[in-house]
Amino acid sequence: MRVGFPVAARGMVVGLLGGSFDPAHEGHAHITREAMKRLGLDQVWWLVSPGNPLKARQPAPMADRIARGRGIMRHPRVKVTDLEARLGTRFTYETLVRLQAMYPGVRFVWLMGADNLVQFHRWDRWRDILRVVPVAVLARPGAGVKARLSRAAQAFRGKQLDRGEGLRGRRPPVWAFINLPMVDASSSEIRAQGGWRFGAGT
Ligand SMILES: Nc1ncnc2c1ncn2[C@@H]1O[C@H](COP(=O)(O)OP(=O)(O)OP(=O)(O)O)[C@@H](O)[C@H]1O
Ligand SMILES: O=C(O)c1ccc[n+]([C@@H]2O[C@H](COP(=O)([O-])O)[C@@H](O)[C@H]2O)c1
Repeated sequence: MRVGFPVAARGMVVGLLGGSFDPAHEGHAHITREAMKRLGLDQVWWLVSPGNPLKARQPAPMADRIARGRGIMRHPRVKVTDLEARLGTRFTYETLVRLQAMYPGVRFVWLMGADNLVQFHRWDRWRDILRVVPVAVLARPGAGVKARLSRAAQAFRGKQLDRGEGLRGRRPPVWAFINLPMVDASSSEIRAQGGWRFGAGT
């Protein structure tokens, strides 16, 4: 395995939570723990994005976002990574294909909050993402109804499971909406309140 890449054995199921994590907060940690438990994941890798292709705003430096993520998410089976920067990928489909090639025998599940399902049809090759990995959509305050009515939810309606439990063993396309107690936290709110300081020496 290449230096800087997490280790996963054949047969494992690894959840991938991509995000700007600018900054990481309790909402991220909460959905990670819940997804691990409810989907029976062996590990979760946070993919701290070099830059969301749909966001014009430049995020805080990667090292600061990773350090904050590791402070927030302390769990032996969760790895906070800069894999996309290492792979040189920014689009999720590309990242998934690269990881699947690098980790034969490991099954990946894409995790995202319900707000991301609402605009998922704007992502590069979004239909192909659903065709290469099972997708779990985690409830988020204010996004439930819009997510259920989203273009992606409608397009893949016939591929939705009632619950998350069966997701790990199914061949894509398959997805589930995971209802769970919600944590009302967001990075933009933390930034707006001036609660995110980063940079050397801060
Ligand atoms: N409180 C939350 N509940 C459920 N999912 C969440 C929550 N916060 C973030 N997520 C999900 O985690 C992933 C990464 O989120 P991201 O890093 O963009 O944080 P954010 O709080 O949504 O940021 P911003 O407010 O800047 O948009 C996304 O899939 C997002 O939907
Ligand atoms: O591949 C795409 O076109 C694409 C478009 C928008 C967002 N994403 C990914 O979605 C994840 C969540 O992004 P964010 O900024 O909402 O935290 C992160 O992994 C992004 O790279 C991916």
